[in-house]
Amino acid sequence: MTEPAAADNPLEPYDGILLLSFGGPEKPEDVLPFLRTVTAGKGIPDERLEEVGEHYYRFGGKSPINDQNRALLAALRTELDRREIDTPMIWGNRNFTPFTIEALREAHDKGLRRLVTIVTSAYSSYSSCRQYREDLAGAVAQAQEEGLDVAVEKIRPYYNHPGFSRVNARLVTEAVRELVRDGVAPADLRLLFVTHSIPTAMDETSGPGDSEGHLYSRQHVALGAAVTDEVNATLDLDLEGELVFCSRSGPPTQPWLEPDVNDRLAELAKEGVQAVVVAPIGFVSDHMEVIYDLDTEAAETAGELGLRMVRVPTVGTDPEFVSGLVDLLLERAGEARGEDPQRPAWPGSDVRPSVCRPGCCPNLRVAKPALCGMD
Ligand SMILES: CC1=C(CCC(=O)O)c2cc3nc(cc4[nH]c(cc5[nH]c(cc1n2)c(C)c5CCC(=O)O)c(CCC(=O)O)c4C)C(CCC(=O)O)=C3C
Ligand SMILES: [Fe+2]
Repeated sequence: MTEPAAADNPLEPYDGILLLSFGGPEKPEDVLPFLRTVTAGKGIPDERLEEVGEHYYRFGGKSPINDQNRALLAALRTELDRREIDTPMIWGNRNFTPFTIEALREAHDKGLRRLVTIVTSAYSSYSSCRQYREDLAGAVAQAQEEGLDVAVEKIRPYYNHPGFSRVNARLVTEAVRELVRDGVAPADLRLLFVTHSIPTAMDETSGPGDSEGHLYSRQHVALGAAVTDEVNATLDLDLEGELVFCSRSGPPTQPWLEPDVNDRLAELAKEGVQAVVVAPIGFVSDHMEVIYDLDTEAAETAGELGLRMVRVPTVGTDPEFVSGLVDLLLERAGEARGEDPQRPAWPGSDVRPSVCRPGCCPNLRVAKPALCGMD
């Protein structure tokens, strides 16, 4: 009798999947320690920290982000099972427990030695990509000191992967269709794509040594334009879309990306716009920046201006998004095996490498080691 063939692993050479996220507080006592971790050494004024603390206290001191990641893990498990991929998953955060180092200990405990990472951020920049890579470098070094050998790689920035871009296009289309069905004249309607503001210096240097920078804003503009085209083609409209920003912090003297969503709402109201569809394409779940900065603050601004505002959901656990993430894991595994897998992307958009180029999205404060790159 022959032995049954060892179950083959479509994610070979990876034996584990790491979901890496931002993290957020679970209860009021967590809020200040969380904020201190996020802002350590970054010169965020105290008034801004107190203000942001209030956003969390308004929601009972609990961010929705951790539960959203638990839901994403469950949805990914379902999709992996459907494809008969039994690779274990672990979860770690940059700013709250389970921290990345705790995730690596758990992985090692489970016998996992080479992980492929999904970061819950789709774009290139220091904040949305390299800072996670630095966090991984720190955690892997710490694990090594503890005698735990775990290697970590990651999937490419996926802002233009169909699993992300098509779901965003569908969600915006649905929101517009509903408003128009409700009697809003398309000529009075604007699309606002929203993302997290970052310092302009961080935007200028986002991108690898191989591009002219501004990759963070250019990727958002490109996705916003692609979504606008798709909405217009599907509904036979001629809507205009533009990129705006939320969640600015830092000292007022430091320039950050503008316009702020609230300022732009005021200008649009003045121009006679009646309704806005606000699509947070910069985020993958409805976490605090969405439920406070958009659903609370921007919604209040719109109300005062007499503007009708509809907020589009983020991709969350949409099955097409989740399936796209599994496709990205398989693509990365193919690359790791030295194959040349397909790298699907929104037509005409720039596919980023999954191994970042030297000097990509640099840390402008201190030079720190980062994993998943050539430097
Ligand atoms: C690009 C970007 C993303 C998107 C990519 C990604 O998802 O990673 C993002 C996500 C998030 N940002 C979050 C929270 C915070 N961000 C802060 C501060 C900052 N964010 C920045 C950028 C980004 N942030 C920057 C340049 C700063 C200045 C300080 C610094 O250089 O680091 C601060 C400090 C207080 C304040 O100033 O607001 C907080 C509390 C949460 C958790 C939400 C929840 O709890 O539900 C999430 C998902
Ligand atoms: Fe942030």
